[in-house]
Amino acid sequence: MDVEASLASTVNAQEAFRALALLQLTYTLFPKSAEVSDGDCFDYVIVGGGGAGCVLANRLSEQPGVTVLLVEAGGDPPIEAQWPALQTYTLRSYLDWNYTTTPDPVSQRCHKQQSGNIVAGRVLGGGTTLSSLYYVRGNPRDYDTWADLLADRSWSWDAVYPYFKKGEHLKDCEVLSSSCAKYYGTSGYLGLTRDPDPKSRRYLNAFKELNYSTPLDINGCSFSGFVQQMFMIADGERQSTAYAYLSPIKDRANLHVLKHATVYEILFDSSDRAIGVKLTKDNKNISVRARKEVILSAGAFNSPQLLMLSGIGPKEHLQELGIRVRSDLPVGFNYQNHVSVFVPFKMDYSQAPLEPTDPRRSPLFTSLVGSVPAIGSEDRIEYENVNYIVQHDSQDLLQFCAFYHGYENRICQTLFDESRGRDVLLSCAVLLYPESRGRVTLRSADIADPPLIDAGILRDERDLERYVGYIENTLRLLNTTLFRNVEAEVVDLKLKMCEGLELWSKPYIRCFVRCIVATLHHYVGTCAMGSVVDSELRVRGVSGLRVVDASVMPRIVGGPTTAAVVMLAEKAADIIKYGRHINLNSNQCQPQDSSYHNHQTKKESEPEYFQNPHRKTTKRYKYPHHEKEMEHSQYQQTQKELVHEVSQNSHEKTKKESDIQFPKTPAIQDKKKSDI
Ligand SMILES: Cc1cc2nc3c(=O)[nH]c(=O)nc-3n(C[C@H](O)[C@H](O)[C@H](O)COP(=O)(O)OP(=O)(O)OC[C@H]3O[C@@H](n4cnc5c(N)ncnc54)[C@H](O)[C@@H]3O)c2cc1C
Repeated sequence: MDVEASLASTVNAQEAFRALALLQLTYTLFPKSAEVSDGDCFDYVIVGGGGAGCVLANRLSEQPGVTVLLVEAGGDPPIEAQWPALQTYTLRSYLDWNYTTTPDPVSQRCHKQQSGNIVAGRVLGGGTTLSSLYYVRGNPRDYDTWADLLADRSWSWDAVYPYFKKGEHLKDCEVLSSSCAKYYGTSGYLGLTRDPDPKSRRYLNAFKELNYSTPLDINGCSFSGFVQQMFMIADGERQSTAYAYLSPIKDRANLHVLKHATVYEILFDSSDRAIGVKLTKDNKNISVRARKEVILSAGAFNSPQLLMLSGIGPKEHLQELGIRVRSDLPVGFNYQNHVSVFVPFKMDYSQAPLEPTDPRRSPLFTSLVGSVPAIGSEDRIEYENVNYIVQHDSQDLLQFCAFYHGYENRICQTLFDESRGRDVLLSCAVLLYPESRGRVTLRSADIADPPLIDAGILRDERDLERYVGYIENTLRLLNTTLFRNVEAEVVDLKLKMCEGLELWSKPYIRCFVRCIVATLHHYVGTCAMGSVVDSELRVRGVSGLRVVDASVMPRIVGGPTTAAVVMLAEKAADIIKYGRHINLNSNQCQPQDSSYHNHQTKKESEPEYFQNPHRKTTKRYKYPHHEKEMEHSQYQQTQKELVHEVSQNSHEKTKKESDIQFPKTPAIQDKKKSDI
């Protein structure tokens, strides 16, 4: 198999799935599309039925008599989106906004395109319909950091933890019958299971040999170590938020879901109160009105785009495009994402026939994941290590390399050819807390023009230096019994840009990282709490408008982002319903404004998600340097000034902060001697 043939077969399969979608095989799973006319009025208008929007639509429409309109640019998730192992066929298809970054000479050197691919779901469920389905809440410190940045304890781990539980429906038998069960919710909407594969067990042992813990789970009873992954999969179905939160209520009369409709502007009255939106449906422009609130849940690219198109954003940028400024806010700044670098190990020799996998049980690759702690700390996570086990000579390897990540064909062909007859372990180091920041801006004042996305990958030198440690640490696997027994080797990708550098010396690793770094799809931060929205998610400087999606995260969390987005939306629904933050832990749910919620449902009685086994022990963590990161003045700078500042400071910062240490084994120490 060569790369071109693999790419062609992927695209052909996508076309076949597109034809199959005409049969609307999943039609009965989701709400019917609403009939909406110009001037129609609803209590809440939610823009975007993605990760957050579907959760909100469900929770807000739980209130009898409250009408909710959910407007989604895409349609129902088709079969290939429902079956977890078919994820590849959804990417860069009609289900994707197909955005790209601005040309990126730093991180696109070994990719086919100069601009990075940005996958973002244009379908009910948004990113959760295209995602790889790993369920990780992140680390308690992540939320305590939010609380510190916002000076608001209602976003601390202790306060958000019950909302994670509220969303969850753990269905994994082994975890349910263990002491970890109490850390999960069991009556929420989002079904969670694992698919433990015996193949991954021996890899866990290899990590154990390197002194990492291998707990049953890292979402509660432990937050670090290597585990067989928890997935948002249950009963053979992808648990996108569309499937999990909308299917069970698809006939609810007060919820109206308008599909294939794109919002292009927020409507305001003369006192800057959001009163509705303008949207395009079937080539017709109509306006719909919101009696109570407009809520943007259009994701980390389109929520800032819509705000800016409606006059809310950085003054200079809006004025350049002739947009009247309603509120001068740092919209689009603070863009963050996780990036990943894979190290390919060739493992067992094998000629066994390829084993087919059940496409409904788990994602394509068997995987195990580790939250790797910083040295000397059990709970401060340094990076994530996702390991994919790929069968020998499988086309999946080419798909991962050439289609999913878009590396040059030459690199992918080398990976395939050099590992012929061997199973492969792709060990991906994920930078969880990048220092680099990007920015989302408008290309023009026309909604039809995709936003400009400057991803900023590795812009801050500290990120590159951290990666050197992560890769050195990954190479330690070669010293384990398993890797020795199977004569494991790292596949030499024969990278042209690294020619002449000694393999796995520090200069080589730096070069390797610059070449192989790839974007993940955990986009956050562009309408951050504390700068664009307040801690109740209201857009500053106007009224009647909130943002509820990944864009409001002030700082990215230490894991893939769906769990945090669902938590955010669950919590936002309560803030909106009750008029303010409520403390689930103490079960005080008094509505602030009773006229606003006359028909409020009765006070809930001690639901299971109130119980917080962490409460007595949770510490308040401090990350002093992040306060600086969030200073409003930073957001006021132009992008140019920001880049200038970073490049001026980076050298000095690198010296100060690159002292992350990892335990070293003799093999790696030997390599160190040869460093330049
Ligand atoms: C390929 C991929 C893999 C991922 N893997 C994982 C994973 O393994 N685990 C994990 O936890 N997370 C994963 N994620 C991340 C996760 O999916 C996102 O964090 C989550 O979906 C973000 O939710 P959101 O509501 O902020 O935005 P989105 O889910 O992107 O939702 C935004 C919605 O708004 C709609 N919309 C946008 N603009 C308009 C408009 N103008 N009018 C009407 N509708 C509009 C979009 O079509 C979309 O449906 C992955 C994401 C991708 C893309």
